[in-house]
Amino acid sequence: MQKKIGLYFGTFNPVHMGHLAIANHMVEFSDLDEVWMVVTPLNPLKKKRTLLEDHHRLEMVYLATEDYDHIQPSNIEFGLPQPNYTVNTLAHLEEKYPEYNFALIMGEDNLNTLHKWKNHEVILERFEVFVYPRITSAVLKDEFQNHPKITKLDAPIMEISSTFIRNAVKNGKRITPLLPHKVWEYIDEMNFYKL
Ligand SMILES: Nc1ncnc2c1ncn2[C@@H]1O[C@H](COP(=O)(O)OP(=O)(O)OP(=O)(O)O)[C@@H](O)[C@H]1O
Ligand SMILES: O=C(O)c1ccc[n+]([C@@H]2O[C@H](COP(=O)([O-])O)[C@@H](O)[C@H]2O)c1
Repeated sequence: MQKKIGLYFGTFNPVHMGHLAIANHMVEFSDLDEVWMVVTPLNPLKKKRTLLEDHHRLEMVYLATEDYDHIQPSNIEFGLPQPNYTVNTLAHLEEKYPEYNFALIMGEDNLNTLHKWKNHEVILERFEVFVYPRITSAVLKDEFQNHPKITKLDAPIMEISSTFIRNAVKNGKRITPLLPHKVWEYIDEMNFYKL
């Protein structure tokens, strides 16, 4: 049987316990064999402001996942044109790994903006999408309600965000439980997000 890989795309600026809990939940409670956390250099809908360099964000994902055999960091988008359109990355991955079957993982906030993604209809035609619950006030577009390719997970909600972490670090707060320990140490040693 083909190995099934869950692609968890993100800016991960920085990766936090919410991300790790989601990746782990997917490995433990779905039919995915592995989760790849794909570090995106530039989300087409986000500004580059406050963005740490790609290799630092990748290093933090590496530090966060090194004790988890079925969760891998991926830098596949580093060599692709920016901004990073997911549909292009998926085509590249399918060509590079014809032996794997890919699915997508995203938080509910991203599902609410999926209609703005390049060729999102093509993505939904070809790939299963697992959506992790998140508190959001947005109303889901009709086209995504009860969509056969979208599975909403019944999983614990964790309202941690990278934005909250960056602001907390800037304000001198010790928020160690919100980050994998080695990620906290890396941020602290490198003086990230302090200015
Ligand atoms: N606490 C969370 N619960 C559910 N999904 C989440 C959570 N945090 C992030 N995600 C999802 O993880 C993916 C990567 O998220 P991202 O790197 O943008 O993190 P973030 O914490 O939302 O960052 P930022 O605050 O900088 O926007 C997205 O699909 C996002 O929806
Ligand atoms: O392909 C698109 O048009 C598109 C539009 C918005 C976001 N994405 C991708 O969604 C992923 C999650 O982004 P983020 O910044 O919320 O972590 C990231 O890989 C982005 O490149 C992709």
